[in-house]
Amino acid sequence: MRKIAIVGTGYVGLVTGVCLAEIGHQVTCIDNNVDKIATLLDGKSPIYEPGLEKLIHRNMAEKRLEFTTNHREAFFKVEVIYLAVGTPQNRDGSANLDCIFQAAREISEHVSGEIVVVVKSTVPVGTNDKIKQSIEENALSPLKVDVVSNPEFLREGHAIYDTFHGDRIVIGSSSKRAAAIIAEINEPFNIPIIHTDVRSAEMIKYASNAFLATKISFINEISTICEKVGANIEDVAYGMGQDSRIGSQFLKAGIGYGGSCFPKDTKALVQIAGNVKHTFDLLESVIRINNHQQLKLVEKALLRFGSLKGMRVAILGLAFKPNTDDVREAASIVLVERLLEEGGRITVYDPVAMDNARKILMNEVNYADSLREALYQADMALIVTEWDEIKEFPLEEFEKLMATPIIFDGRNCYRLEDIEQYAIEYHSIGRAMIKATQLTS
Ligand SMILES: NC(=O)C1=CN([C@@H]2O[C@H](COP(=O)(O)OP(=O)(O)OC[C@H]3O[C@@H](n4cnc5c(N)ncnc54)[C@H](O)[C@@H]3O)[C@@H](O)[C@H]2O)C=CC1
Ligand SMILES: O=C(O)[C@H]1O[C@H](OP(=O)(O)OP(=O)(O)OC[C@H]2O[C@@H](n3ccc(=O)[nH]c3=O)[C@H](O)[C@@H]2O)[C@H](O)[C@@H](O)[C@@H]1O
Repeated sequence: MRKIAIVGTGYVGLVTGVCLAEIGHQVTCIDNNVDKIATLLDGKSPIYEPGLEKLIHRNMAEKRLEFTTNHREAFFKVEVIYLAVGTPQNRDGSANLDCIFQAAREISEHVSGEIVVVVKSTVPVGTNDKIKQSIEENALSPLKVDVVSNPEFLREGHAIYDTFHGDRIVIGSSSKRAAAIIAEINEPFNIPIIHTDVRSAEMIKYASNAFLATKISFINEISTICEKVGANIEDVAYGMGQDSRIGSQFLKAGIGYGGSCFPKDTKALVQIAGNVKHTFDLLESVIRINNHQQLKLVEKALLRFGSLKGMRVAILGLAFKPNTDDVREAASIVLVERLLEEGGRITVYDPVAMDNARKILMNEVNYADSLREALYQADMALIVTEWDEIKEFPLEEFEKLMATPIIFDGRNCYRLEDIEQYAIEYHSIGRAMIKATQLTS
């Protein structure tokens, strides 16, 4: 058992803290957001993440998990401090490291003696070295710091599962002692550990996200060609994925990747390459393709209707993917903004992301309390997130509720043969368009 502090109680910090407590460590999570900590002290999770609240309760009750806004208190007598603060993008696409270096200053102020600092946040290559230097230079009392790069690979919505069943744990450090401590902390997860130098660990994180994003943009390009040559992207992706060298994951065509990481990490890697005078042509194309893909449904709707002025549009799903309330860089936001420019009248619905979406979309759209309410009298429905609730919604309800049952499905939620049973016009990604006249009954 180790005594650990986690700085930053967001998607990564909170999940890491809770899971480390669950495997027996003594964890204090610190965040400077007072509301978040108050919510946590109340035993509630400030984010939607399946299974998280149950683990918070259990570990708080068993006194292995604490929350505070006070850095001094959080760092008291700890052996290891994890940094899991945000690293959002600057205007030019580079990673903003303000929170990281603020956290480093707080360590300098409140810690003395010896400390291992584990960087979970995604940071450009070379940042870990700068963190070590910053903490040591600003230390108020003698301090020996070992920094370990331990990038996080969890997916939102599967965060607890991924923490316990990840494919690998990467530990990058120049200190054998520090690397051994972090390996020992993680041992109960029973996940293969990869030891590297610090810079390689930092690069593994960016390269992994960039590769996954590349797979998505690749399949989306194939889907566009499928539409033009009369092939079916679902069959094509399945056929490709059966080749174990390719693999079936991240070959789901749709309206592009969103979220707090792929968009920012791909741009940051382009910047990292640029800083060493390399133009990352491939990744720049991946980003360009994704920006275009996010607007695909509006493009299709414009092609179908000519103008969207005054049309009632139901947006189904706002989160950047199912099982999360996160709308950061979600396709829904880009789509809504573009639809508003085209004069659409928009009603949105999401099972859990409504509150977060409200903070961005404000009163520019109508908010429905249910799928039914969103679809009522709509001229078209745009499916943005493949929530189960949407996939399982009876197709006859689209027919009954909508003024004209026309669906633009950005996530290929339905099989074409199922749609063909209804008087629905159906446009999806990389597959034939189904006209309502193709009705079989
Ligand atoms: N969200 C995800 O699924 C994943 C995120 N990452 C990376 O992990 C890092 C964190 O991401 P998220 O958890 O999504 O961010 P987040 O924005 O949800 O949480 C960051 C938290 O840090 C707090 N914070 C900032 N400065 C602080 C300070 N000096 N002291 C105490 N608290 C402070 C903020 O108040 C916030 O609650 C980023 O670098 C991200 O790229 C990596 C893998 C997965
Ligand atoms: O660095 C991060 O933050 C994380 O980024 C992603 O995780 P996440 O963003 O939570 O979600 P994903 O499941 O990867 O999906 C990202 C986006 O890609 C889209 N996607 C995913 C897979 C696919 O086949 N097609 C596709 O369009 C999703 O709809 C979503 O918008 C990675 O999968 C994690 O390994 C990584 O830790």
